[in-house]
Amino acid sequence: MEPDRDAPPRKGPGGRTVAARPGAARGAGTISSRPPEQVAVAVAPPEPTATPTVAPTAAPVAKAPKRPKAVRRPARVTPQPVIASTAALSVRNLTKRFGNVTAVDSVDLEIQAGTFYGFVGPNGAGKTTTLAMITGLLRPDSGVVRIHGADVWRNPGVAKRSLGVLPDNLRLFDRLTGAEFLHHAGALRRLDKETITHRVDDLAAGFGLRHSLDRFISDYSAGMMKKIAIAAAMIHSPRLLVLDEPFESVDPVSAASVIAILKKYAEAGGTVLLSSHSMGLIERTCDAVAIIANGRMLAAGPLADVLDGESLETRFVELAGGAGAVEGMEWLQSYSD
Ligand SMILES: Nc1ncnc2c1ncn2[C@@H]1O[C@H](COP(=O)(O)OP(=O)(O)OP(=O)(O)O)[C@@H](O)[C@H]1O
Repeated sequence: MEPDRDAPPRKGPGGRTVAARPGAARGAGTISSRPPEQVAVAVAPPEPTATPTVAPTAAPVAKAPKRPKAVRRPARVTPQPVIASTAALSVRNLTKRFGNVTAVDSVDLEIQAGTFYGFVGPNGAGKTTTLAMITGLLRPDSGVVRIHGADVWRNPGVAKRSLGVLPDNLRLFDRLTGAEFLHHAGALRRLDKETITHRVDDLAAGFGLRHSLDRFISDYSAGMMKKIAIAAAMIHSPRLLVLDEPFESVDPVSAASVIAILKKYAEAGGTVLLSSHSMGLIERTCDAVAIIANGRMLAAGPLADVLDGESLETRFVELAGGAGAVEGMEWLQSYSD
């Protein structure tokens, strides 16, 4: 695919990532107001300095006596650590507006490889919009997304090679059987037939779909569709998996086996970013979490730092706001018949 040159990155004002809990003192570097810059800075060797051009003076100058040669001490060099870039995902200043609704507002996010990252927020917070922009499905108004260093919107071919996606409301080819669907997903990723067959077998076993592989996807339950879609997203063994609500409609036993697969994948260096409304699941499963509301990132970082001793649900409510008011609904206490 041709690089997209229509989406010039715009650097906006400094991002803010955390709304600090009122009165809560935080340790340094727990949740930064801006994710640390961890992209490797290639320290180029200094250019050889050109001999300075000396402007000719009007009158000849008497030659100064030669000074004794100073003993050259080695220049004092501040060691520059070469930081290897391990950022699986780097999001800077991502913004998307729909008319006068700012769905995503200057979002920054940095995720290191091997992290199991949860993304939570109330309905309409901007999770799906953010994930769609991260995965190249929705063009941002501004901002930069890099997957293992490759710009998703300028270099989509490279960026998407290392990406597996479960988008929101994915429509599957439901006139295919489960096996055909997975084979198709593998073929799209240019895997050879033998590799695909082997992986389909493994994925079907892992996701509990072995006995459903020969059935049409149109006959699958919602949870089974979710599982086969996650399996398809993983078939090419991507470096980064972005899953929008992967556990919606998935029963707890199946969810546990999917989580076990994802954990193993993350332990081996893969990176998972998933959105969910299940605070318990995120708290039990993820190493790090981001909380978004009204398009703004309210907190992002290692789970323990974001939680600050509270449960995720409590932190979520503190940061994103409490439940809606129930006053004025007295009519619900009488019945229409
Ligand atoms: N295509 C669209 N056109 C207009 N507005 C949109 C569109 N997509 C999203 N929005 C708006 O952007 C905001 C963020 O929506 P988004 O779907 O990203 O939220 P979400 O956090 O994923 O919500 P949920 O948890 O309910 O799925 C909402 O106000 C929504 O109405």
